[in-house]
Amino acid sequence: MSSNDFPPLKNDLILRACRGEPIERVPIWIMRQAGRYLPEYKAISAQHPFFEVCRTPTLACEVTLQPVRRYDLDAAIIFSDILVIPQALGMDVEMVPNEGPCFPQPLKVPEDLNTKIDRTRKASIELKYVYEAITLTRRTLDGQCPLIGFSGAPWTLMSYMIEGKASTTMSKAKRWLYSYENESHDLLNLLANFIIDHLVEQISAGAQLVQLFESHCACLTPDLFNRFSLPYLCQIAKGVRDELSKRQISSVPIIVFAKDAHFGLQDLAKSGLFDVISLDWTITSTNIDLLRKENSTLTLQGNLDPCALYASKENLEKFVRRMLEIFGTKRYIANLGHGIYPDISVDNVKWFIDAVHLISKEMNDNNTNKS
Ligand SMILES: Cc1c2[nH]c(c1CCC(=O)O)Cc1[nH]c(c(CCC(=O)O)c1C)Cc1[nH]c(c(CCC(=O)O)c1C)Cc1[nH]c(c(C)c1CCC(=O)O)C2
Repeated sequence: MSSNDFPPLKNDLILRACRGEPIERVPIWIMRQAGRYLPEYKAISAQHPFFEVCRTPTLACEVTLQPVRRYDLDAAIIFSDILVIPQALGMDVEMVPNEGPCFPQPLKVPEDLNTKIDRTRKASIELKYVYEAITLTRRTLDGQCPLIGFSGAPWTLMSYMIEGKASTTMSKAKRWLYSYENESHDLLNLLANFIIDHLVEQISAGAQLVQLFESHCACLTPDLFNRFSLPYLCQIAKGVRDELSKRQISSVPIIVFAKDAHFGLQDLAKSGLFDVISLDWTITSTNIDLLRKENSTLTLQGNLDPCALYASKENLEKFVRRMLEIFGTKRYIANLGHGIYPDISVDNVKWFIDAVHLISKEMNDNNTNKS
């Protein structure tokens, strides 16, 4: 698929922000915008189990469009999950309502890599339903805004595959990093190659940007991050670009979100492989200034505390203004510092989006008048 196969884009603000081009207002989308806090999503999920929605392109398309119908968002993100990859590799994953994901048979010992994972599986075959959902959604969006594709990153997927469910310490998965180093690299490499195919197929199906979610860095030491996360994030970004150029498909911006990897942000930036780095809410304004100063062609995304959406409208506007002052309006995509929570009021989401647009436009107009 090429852009000629789809309706022309009417709002390319986010793509311009990725390229460092002038924008009239700061673009915004919200991590986990398609989902749990929306009544129209709850109505669908009351009738269809989670992975059925993921696997049915018409339902995935509908859920992806719900937030962009309701709000003035500058991007849509395809409804899917990071855990479709372990599923595609042959592992069972259940989504337990109100609890989250559960692997009934997680990886326990290195021998499980030969019995619980099928290395012959291909993303292009197993995850065809994701690519069909992307093509359908891009057509149905009718150029309203760009469509984002995504994948979980290797360490985050590996940690789920070993822990079997959410964990605060990740001690079972970290045990592999310390005691089965070679087998850990084998698994991470296998995942990285699968993820490259998954992202390339999403782009080929119509995704106009992609985001890599490395959500589980909080439990890593800087050394573990440097050995078991960073190299694979880089391998994926490079692999995606190489494969796109081999297939003569135009490249798209790659966003990386390494949550809680404050120690790794400069290295991610210096790799030169990512167009956008997404920041969580713990990153200080000093660190943001430093990232800006040392990486002039990098776009930043983030990083409002998701809980700030519980604040009054007046206070939320103050937080948004402060965030825009810290990041500036150029090379910036407004977002939360992690996914939105299920109990956020739909009105507060609207205030957030509208405040980013209004305040950034006002700041931009003032700057233009001054110069
Ligand atoms: C770690 C992770 C997962 N999934 C994802 C991550 C990385 C981002 C992050 O760190 O939050 C990514 C994800 N999951 C989902 C999307 C869809 C697109 C979007 O709106 O951003 C995306 C981008 C749908 C979903 N994935 C899930 C839901 C909720 C299912 C429901 O309650 O109906 C949605 C809408 C379920 C899910 N899926 C996962 C968990 C831990 C859970 C349960 C907790 C939760 O509700 O978030 C794994």
